[in-house]
Amino acid sequence: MPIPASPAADLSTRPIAVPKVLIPEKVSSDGLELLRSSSFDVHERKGLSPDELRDIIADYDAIIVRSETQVHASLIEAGKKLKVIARAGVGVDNVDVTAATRNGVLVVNSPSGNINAAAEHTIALMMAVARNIPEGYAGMKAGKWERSKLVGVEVKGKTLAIIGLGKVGLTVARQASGLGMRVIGHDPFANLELCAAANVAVHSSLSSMLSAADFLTIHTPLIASTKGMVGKEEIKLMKKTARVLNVARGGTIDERALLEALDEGRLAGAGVDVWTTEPPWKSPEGEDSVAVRLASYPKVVCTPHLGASTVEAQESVSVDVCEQVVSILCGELPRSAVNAPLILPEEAKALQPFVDLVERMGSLYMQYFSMRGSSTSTGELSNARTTFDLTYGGAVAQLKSTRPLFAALVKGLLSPLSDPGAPVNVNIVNAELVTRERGIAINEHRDREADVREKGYSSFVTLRARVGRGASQPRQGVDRKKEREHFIQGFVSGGAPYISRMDRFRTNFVPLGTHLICRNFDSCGKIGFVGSRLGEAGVNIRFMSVAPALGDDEDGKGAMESGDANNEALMILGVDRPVEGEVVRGLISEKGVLEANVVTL
Ligand SMILES: NC(=O)C1=CN([C@@H]2O[C@H](COP(=O)(O)OP(=O)(O)OC[C@H]3O[C@@H](n4cnc5c(N)ncnc54)[C@H](O)[C@@H]3O)[C@@H](O)[C@H]2O)C=CC1
Ligand SMILES: O=C(O)C(=O)COP(=O)(O)O
Repeated sequence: MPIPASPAADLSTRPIAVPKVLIPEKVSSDGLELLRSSSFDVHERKGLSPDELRDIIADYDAIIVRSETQVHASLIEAGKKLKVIARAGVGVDNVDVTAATRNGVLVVNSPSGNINAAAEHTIALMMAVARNIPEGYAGMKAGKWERSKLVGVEVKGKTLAIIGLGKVGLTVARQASGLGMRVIGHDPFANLELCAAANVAVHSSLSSMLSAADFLTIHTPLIASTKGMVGKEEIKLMKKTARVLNVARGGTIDERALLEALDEGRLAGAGVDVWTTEPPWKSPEGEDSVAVRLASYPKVVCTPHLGASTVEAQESVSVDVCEQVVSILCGELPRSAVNAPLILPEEAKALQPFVDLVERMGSLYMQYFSMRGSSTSTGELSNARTTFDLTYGGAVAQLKSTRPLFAALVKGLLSPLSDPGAPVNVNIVNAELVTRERGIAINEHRDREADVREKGYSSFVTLRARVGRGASQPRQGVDRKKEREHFIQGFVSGGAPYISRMDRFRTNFVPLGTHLICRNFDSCGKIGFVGSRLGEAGVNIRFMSVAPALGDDEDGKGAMESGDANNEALMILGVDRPVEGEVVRGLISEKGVLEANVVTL
């Protein structure tokens, strides 16, 4: 989920840009209407070359593709504004999902919109292969009446072997059962209950199944483990009378092995919808390619990737992905993300105010505790010596997924950084990867039993940072006093985030906008002193919160790094503009404050 803009950004006067969506392929208008009725700028640009696409992608917030557009890493990297890549269909093998994840771009698809179309096309190819329909058709068009040459076989009573018992595979199984076929299948991850309900006898090994097949059909995605999974050796195990179907992806069946087997009479026929290169003559070998020879081979019934090409399927996938594009560009969560966890809409709604809170807590930590006094623009994070413990207390601890809160912390920690390597777009898609790459250790904890009755709010979040050598795993003999700990605690009330504690100081302020945070002796005259200095500098105070130190009996033990005197307080002032360094330095004096810092949240 792209973490929505912070309230600070919402308050800005910048005009809100209309999201732009690029559609470089034919996508049904039913979904596109949804984009237009959401006032998005929809550009249908068919026939662009890869270079042309790369040249214009920087303007777009979303791209919707089918199987023809190759969404490579270079295209994703050029898409600086890209938030979502939507695949109007199932297979995402034409999308570099790893590159999308690295860049924080969501990939969504339509997992079931074209399942029936693909299954029916498989059955159609099976029937066409079994009954020689294309040859009969071509002969008659050419004025021939060939009957004895085109005697076919029936499918009733025959065995259909299915590799890949997922959505398409099981739909084919049910349809084939209706034709009176015996169905067997292989899938290491099969749901055995669903298979039993579809009358599929599941084989634990592929080879044990192949010898029994009269028809073999593949319905797996194209991934490393399925590439070439039916090759020379597998075909050797099959009957000479068997026929093979591929409506999944070119390359799952080795095209050369298939062509040779047909040519040598080791298989009786094939129905092929999908090709290693589409169209086959676009491969580097052109007209001489194996795929072209396979497509033109007489015993092969071929179609140009038509599995999903029905009016119904195209309407369904288009609406499915366009609805998700609308949600994502409006800051909500998708329902079929390929590279992000699924979060129920009601959970997402409950989490949203805490996402905002945690992001601000992370940014406050970096600006106030980590970067102040640090010589680097990355604060102490660059030393990879900080371990963060994020504890959810009360109702928020009951929510199933806290991934958006984890992502919000990473975003908050990194957003104040100015190092060139800082990721531009941190969100639920890439937060974990970013922490791994930058060596940031974050542990999440749930305090379901937390007693919040007294507090006046139902949930709270605590961020504890341990800084210093051995912070993540204190080593024996390491002087723990050399480690520092910092605490920030916050809660949500009326949908707004509040900070309730900073180290040993109990406070209560909304972390929004520019703040001047002063640490001073808790004695008379300090407020007046700071107020008058800011007034002289023309800085208006929006609010002020004076935070006394917690007593040792008030959970304040060990929480304080900034001096151990109980007679200190934090003064947090919300100001209407940045405070000049000279003014800040002028506040620090014997009768004034001990320390003053400006943070922008
Ligand atoms: N020709 C066309 O127009 C269409 C083609 N497709 C293709 O069909 C594929 C399957 O689609 P769905 O059934 O919706 O996907 P799915 O994810 O529901 O099912 C795929 C199944 O393959 C299984 N599988 C993965 N690796 C395997 C292996 N090594 N051996 C055996 N089984 C394995 C998985 O466990 C899963 O059950 C898609 O990935 C897509 O490439 C889908 C729709 C239309
Ligand atoms: O959904 C799929 O996986 C398909 O292969 C359909 O491809 P298409 O959208 O028709 O180019």
